[in-house]
Amino acid sequence: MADRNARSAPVAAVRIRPWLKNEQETSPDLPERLAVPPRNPRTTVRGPTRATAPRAAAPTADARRRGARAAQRVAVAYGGETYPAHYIFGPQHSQQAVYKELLTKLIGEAIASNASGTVIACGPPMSGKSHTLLGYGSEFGLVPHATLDIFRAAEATKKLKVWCSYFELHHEVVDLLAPLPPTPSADVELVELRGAGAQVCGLQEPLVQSIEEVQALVDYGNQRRAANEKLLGVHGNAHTVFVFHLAIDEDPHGDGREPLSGSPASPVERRVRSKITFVDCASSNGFKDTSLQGLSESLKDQASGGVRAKGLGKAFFRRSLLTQLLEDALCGREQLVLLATASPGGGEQMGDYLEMVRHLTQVAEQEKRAPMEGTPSRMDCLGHLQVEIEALSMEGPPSESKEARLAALQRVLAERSLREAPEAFQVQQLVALRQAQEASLAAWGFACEEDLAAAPCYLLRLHGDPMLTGCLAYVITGSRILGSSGDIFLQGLGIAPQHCHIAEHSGGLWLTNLCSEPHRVFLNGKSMEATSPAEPLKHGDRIQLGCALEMLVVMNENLKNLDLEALEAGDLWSRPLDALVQQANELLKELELLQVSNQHSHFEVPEVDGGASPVRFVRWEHSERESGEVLASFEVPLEEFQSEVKRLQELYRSPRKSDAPKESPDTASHRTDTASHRVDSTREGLQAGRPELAELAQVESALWHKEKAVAASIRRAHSLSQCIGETVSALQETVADLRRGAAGAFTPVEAFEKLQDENQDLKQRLARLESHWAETWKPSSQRSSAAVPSEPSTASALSAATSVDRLRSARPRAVPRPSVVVRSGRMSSPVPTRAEPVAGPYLMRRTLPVPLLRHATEVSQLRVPHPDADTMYMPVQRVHQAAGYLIYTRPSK
Ligand SMILES: Nc1ncnc2c1ncn2[C@@H]1O[C@H](COP(=O)(O)OP(=O)(O)OP(=O)(O)O)[C@@H](O)[C@H]1O
Repeated sequence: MADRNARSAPVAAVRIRPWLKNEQETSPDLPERLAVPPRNPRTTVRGPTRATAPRAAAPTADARRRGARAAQRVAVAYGGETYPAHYIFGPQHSQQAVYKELLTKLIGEAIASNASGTVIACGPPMSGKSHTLLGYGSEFGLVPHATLDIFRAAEATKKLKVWCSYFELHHEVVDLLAPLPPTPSADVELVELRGAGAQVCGLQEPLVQSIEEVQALVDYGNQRRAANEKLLGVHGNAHTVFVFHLAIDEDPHGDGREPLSGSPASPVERRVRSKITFVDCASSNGFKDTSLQGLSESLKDQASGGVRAKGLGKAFFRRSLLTQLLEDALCGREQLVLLATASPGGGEQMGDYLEMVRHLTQVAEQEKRAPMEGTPSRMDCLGHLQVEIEALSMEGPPSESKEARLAALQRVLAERSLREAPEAFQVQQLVALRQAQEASLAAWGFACEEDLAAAPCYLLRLHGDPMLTGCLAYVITGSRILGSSGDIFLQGLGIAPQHCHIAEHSGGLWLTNLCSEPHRVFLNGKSMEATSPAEPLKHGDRIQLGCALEMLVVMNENLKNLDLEALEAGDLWSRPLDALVQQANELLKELELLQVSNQHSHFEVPEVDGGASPVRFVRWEHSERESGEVLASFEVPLEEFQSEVKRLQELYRSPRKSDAPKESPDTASHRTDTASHRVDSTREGLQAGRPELAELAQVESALWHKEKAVAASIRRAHSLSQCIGETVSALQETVADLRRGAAGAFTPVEAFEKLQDENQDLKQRLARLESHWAETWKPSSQRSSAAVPSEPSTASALSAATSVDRLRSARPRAVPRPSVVVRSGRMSSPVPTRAEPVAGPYLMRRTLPVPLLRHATEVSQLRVPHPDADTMYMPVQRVHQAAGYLIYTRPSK
């Protein structure tokens, strides 16, 4: 058996994917920004960059002992910098090659000993994280390869037991294996453990006995992700985590008897020994997200000796759920494999991801020089938990916090003990879970595999994320109403209670629009009016509903012609420009509602030469909501506007626990029979001007707005709690600094002065948060009309906000409210609508996401109005973004 304390050095890798077909088609001459520099004395090209040569240089004896890989490095060049890594995989490297190099050892150790491991895939959007971890089609990723190896070992030993869990993590944990709401599921919470990383309690964590069972669970998890497509909040913000727990059954009597269910004396001793965690990091918010920031800072800290982590202990990891969960890996108690994925063109914040890789190579380097004794996590020792529970219950008088901690620990103990239950009992539990999952999918109107095989035609849901596209389908038989209160339950921005009607007759399917608002139903990119006659549907037709739901019509006999990959580009852009602009404005409005801002952005189609020449850009205006004063105006080229709409769509998709169809499947099937009758009667009712229908619509719309307001409050509460958490961490850091001061790192006088400074700063931050809090929770009627400052959500944003505040207060009061038209410099003709000269630095609230600001950050292209002449423009001196603000400094005259 392998050494109990065996732990390999961390591994940092970069994977550069090939150009995608649509990238090559739309811009054939995109520059390759990531390059592997030629060999130089400092870097050794090894691993898959020389796939045919398994080892570039013989590893040292020490390196061999410690896992060999840390000793050798390659480097990737990006943006004028060189970043070291242990492996660089290029477009030519298969999934298998990546698995073989990165994970065979980690998986082998997890099976054979108590060495746990964590694999983190991070990188900009569309860089290949999900492709690498899960894989698409026959391109199996790291998780399927690991599953294969684990079950091979289980087959060979007959003693290895495997449990798995699959969940999403952001401000909260969403169990992807739990049945869809409204089926009640256990409360999920993160419990901190002494000597180990936090454990997620309340998750479904079934015992799995075959690869097919794992596959079915992952498929269900992905369906669940695709189903929660409410257009409120932020999609793509959550990290997806898949975990294997491994245990070995040891039979002290050697007779292999299974214990009876509930029998206290188990002849088989089951030891849960290791876990393998795969994390697909969210990329949509990049390093604006505290969890990625926390990850990066933890790696940086480890690279400089782990001073902060040691000084602050658990508090250091409390900045996000992700860092709490990954504490073991970040502290070196588990092997960590970090894989930064990239497109050949790099992508947003690629340098920051490569920086994390660099830090991890430094950690590995340190371990090579001074090998640490393995300190395996205590995650799996029930004994430790029992000891802690006993000690705690005897300690001091009862208190609320003590009771809460005891309850949490007992919950962990109970969940872990469940894994020791007899196998037959656990198998039954998995069967029950699968049944509940399927029932919940059916309640939402989704079809299962057997339904699809038998159905003559169905609708396949398409999704912006290739991992989720096509994993949900609706079978169409008879007559169906689609909508938020239809026979087929749909949710999302712009979806009406009864949105459209699909009926099967004369051997085909027919689509009728029931929604009275324009541009809500599109068939193959063509808008259908409420008065349009029913349209016949054929195989491969695409239906777009509301703002972001898209479906594909599939006739089963043509199934073999279905190529989802080819469909991915979508024909959303074949919509008329004004429909797309309307959709973008609706999405922006929703975003602003969530931000509770008194500023307003919208797009409009400019009039160019009275319509003689084609429109090549869309105008984006940012204005004060009440006065209508224009604060900024950008000209956005059409292609960028289209990708912005797509991005906005994705930004707004988010799971909400309460979303669920309001009716049981039984009621729904009754309703199906009367569906066409209801469509007719609804129409008739409206035509006859029946007041109760109008009233119902009003109530529904009021409810919808209430729901949005509640969602807005929840999101604000989240961001506030994050800020408060960060302020507390800052305080803890100060205390740790003081402790270090006491230990001689700096003199007590220096420490005292430092504390005073920090204290001042913290007091100001807390005062700001308190007033913000008070303002937020005032009833809206009492809220002042002034802009509610949107609190930045990260520590660095907090300090940036302080500088913004300083700038704000430095602005002379007499200066009129700034108003400026910023031009990208790309367009030549249109003249800005309004420009007022202002002096000094001024601020502009940023409500649009980063891509649109790309023009503005190219300082050389920026022009602001000349102070003396409206028609003249001059370059700005300096522009930077901080805490959600764009800050310009104007040149002196
Ligand atoms: N190594 C690769 N070889 C071929 N195709 C790849 C590779 N990596 C990624 N792709 C393709 O790139 C696209 C984006 O990949 P993927 O969905 O994995 O990105 P992602 O980083 O997970 O995106 P997001 O952050 O938006 O979830 C997919 O179509 C995928 O098939």
